[in-house]
Amino acid sequence: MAPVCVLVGVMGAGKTSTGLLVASGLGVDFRDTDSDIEARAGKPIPEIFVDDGEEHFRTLERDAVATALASFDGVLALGGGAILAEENRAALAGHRVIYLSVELTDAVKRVGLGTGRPLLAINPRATLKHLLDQRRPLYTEVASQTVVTDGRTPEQVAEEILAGLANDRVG
Ligand SMILES: Nc1ncnc2c1ncn2[C@@H]1O[C@H](COP(=O)(O)OP(=O)(O)O)[C@@H](O)[C@H]1O
Ligand SMILES: O=C(O)C1=C[C@@H](OP(=O)(O)O)[C@@H](O)[C@H](O)C1
Ligand SMILES: [Mg+2]
Repeated sequence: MAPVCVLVGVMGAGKTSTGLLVASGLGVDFRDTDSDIEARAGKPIPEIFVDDGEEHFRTLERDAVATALASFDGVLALGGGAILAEENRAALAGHRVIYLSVELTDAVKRVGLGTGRPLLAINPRATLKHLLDQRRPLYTEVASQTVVTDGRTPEQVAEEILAGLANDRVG
């Protein structure tokens, strides 16, 4: 069993919102490792960061990624930082990984004040710039396809992904 596709990209790329649309377009389930982590911890992500620290969050995230890749067959969205762990990058090999790319201007607009994203609680623009610079090569490394999302709606991005998936099934 393997996910139909796995969405990766920085915070604000649209993994969660676009992933839901792709899953609905395909008539399959949607899953987000952030929600799995919150369910397991019994609290929202900002509280996990405050109470237990980022390291603990990353441990829960590695478990969530491994479990979902092994047991879920719908559309899967990862948290933006899942890519940092070598273990997660290795686990993604052989999966259809779609990198939703977004540049700083649009990412900043989309995350707003960073509510719900503890890493963006202070100076979201500068933090996002740093994270984009650090992570872009890692997203590219694991991706089988890159979809540019700047200036496009989640519906337009989902359309492109759905067209690519349909094309692969025919071809
Ligand atoms: N392509 C897009 N264009 C405009 N806004 C978007 C787009 N994709 C997502 N958004 C908005 O940006 C915010 C973050 O999207 P989300 O799906 O949570 O991103 P991610 O899961 O990648 O962090 C949400 O408010 C969402 O509605
Ligand atoms: O980039 C990151 O390190 C994070 C991204 C978030 O998910 P989204 O990318 O879905 O916002 C969430 O996992 C957590 O706040 C940490
Ligand atoms: Mg998300």
